[in-house]
Amino acid sequence: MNLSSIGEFGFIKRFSGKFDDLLGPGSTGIGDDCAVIPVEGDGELVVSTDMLVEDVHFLRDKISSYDLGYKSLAVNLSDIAAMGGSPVASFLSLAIPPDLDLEYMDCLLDGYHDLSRRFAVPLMGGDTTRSGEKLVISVTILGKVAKGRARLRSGAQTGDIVAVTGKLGDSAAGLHILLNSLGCEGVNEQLVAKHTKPEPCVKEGSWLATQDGVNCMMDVSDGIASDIGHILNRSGKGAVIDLNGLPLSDELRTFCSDRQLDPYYFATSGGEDYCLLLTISKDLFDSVAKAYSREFSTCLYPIGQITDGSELTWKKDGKVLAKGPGKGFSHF
Ligand SMILES: Nc1ncnc2c1ncn2[C@@H]1O[C@H](COP(=O)(O)OP(=O)(O)OP(=O)(O)O)[C@@H](O)[C@H]1O
Ligand SMILES: Cc1ncc(C[n+]2csc(CCOP(=O)(O)O)c2C)c(N)n1
Ligand SMILES: [Mg+2]
Repeated sequence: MNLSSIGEFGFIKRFSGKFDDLLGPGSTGIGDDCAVIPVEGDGELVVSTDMLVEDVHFLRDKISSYDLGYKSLAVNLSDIAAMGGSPVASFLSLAIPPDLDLEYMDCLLDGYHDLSRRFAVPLMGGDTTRSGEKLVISVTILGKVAKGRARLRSGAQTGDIVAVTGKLGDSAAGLHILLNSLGCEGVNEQLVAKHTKPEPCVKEGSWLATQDGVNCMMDVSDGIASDIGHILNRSGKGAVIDLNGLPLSDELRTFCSDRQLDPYYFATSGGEDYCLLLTISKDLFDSVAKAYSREFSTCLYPIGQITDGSELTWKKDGKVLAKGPGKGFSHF
């Protein structure tokens, strides 16, 4: 048997439960965007780690080393944002092919440093080794959140409105442009930038975690088609998602209609959007959404509703399109 027969999450499931009895009281282990570790006082520590592997997460000749450094930290900050946390420190481990230019790595660290400065999060350690041929970047990130305020994937309640904090699919279209060596001007350039330099929703996540009614959050890394499945599994719920509600950028619509591509494929299955996917109690949705717009001058986009049971239903134009989790990015 190989990994592709059970997939990335099937593999993790084989061993994750074995560690549950070692977890301390109040801790959340494997299965959320970050682990949650209670600490003395009124806070909790949130911790995550994410790798970027050459030719799996990036092609070295399609992303500048500055952007690669920036993105390596951004995708980790996004997991802190998903818990409603504020970043405290990062650790950077690098496996570097020996023939890589020093200037390349200097620029990578510049990108990493610039984003670190924006969120005032110091790099506090890491590890440096030689690799065979491929560059591997692994970041561990620590954050803090007020006790009981971390938003878990298990918190969705029946009737909650499912929402996202940003447009979906731009990053995946940007990757499509890079992989197919399409020209990189105008609309294409904007889509590629969404892929190479994602903006983590750190301020949005920590604000949302202070709001009553925000029951559950995660970040969108594999695409909502599979990411929503994690919320439903952990919460023991179902959902109806309405494709007509998905926020699609004008750039994505133009790009797809010019090439007869399906924008909904990019928006649901492409991944690497790094916006937040959350559920908010129905009664409080309007007030949270209004306050969110005032705070961030942008919308919370409602895309569906949590239901009893465990079924996931996809609707479009008032009709049922499909049932069950859709395909998102999977490593195996
Ligand atoms: N090798 C591993 N050992 C222990 N836990 C793991 C391992 N790989 C993944 N996990 C855990 O499994 C869960 C799902 O992992 P995954 O990498 O998909 O996280 P994610 O937040 O959903 O995605 P992303 O890393 O893209 O943000 C997380 O809680 C993660 O910590
Ligand atoms: C060359 C190349 N091919 C494919 C992709 C797409 N991709 C890679 S990992 C991932 C999900 C998030 O990663 P993880 O789950 O490891 O955090 C996605 C959508 C890419 N970025 N570069
Ligand atoms: Mg995540």
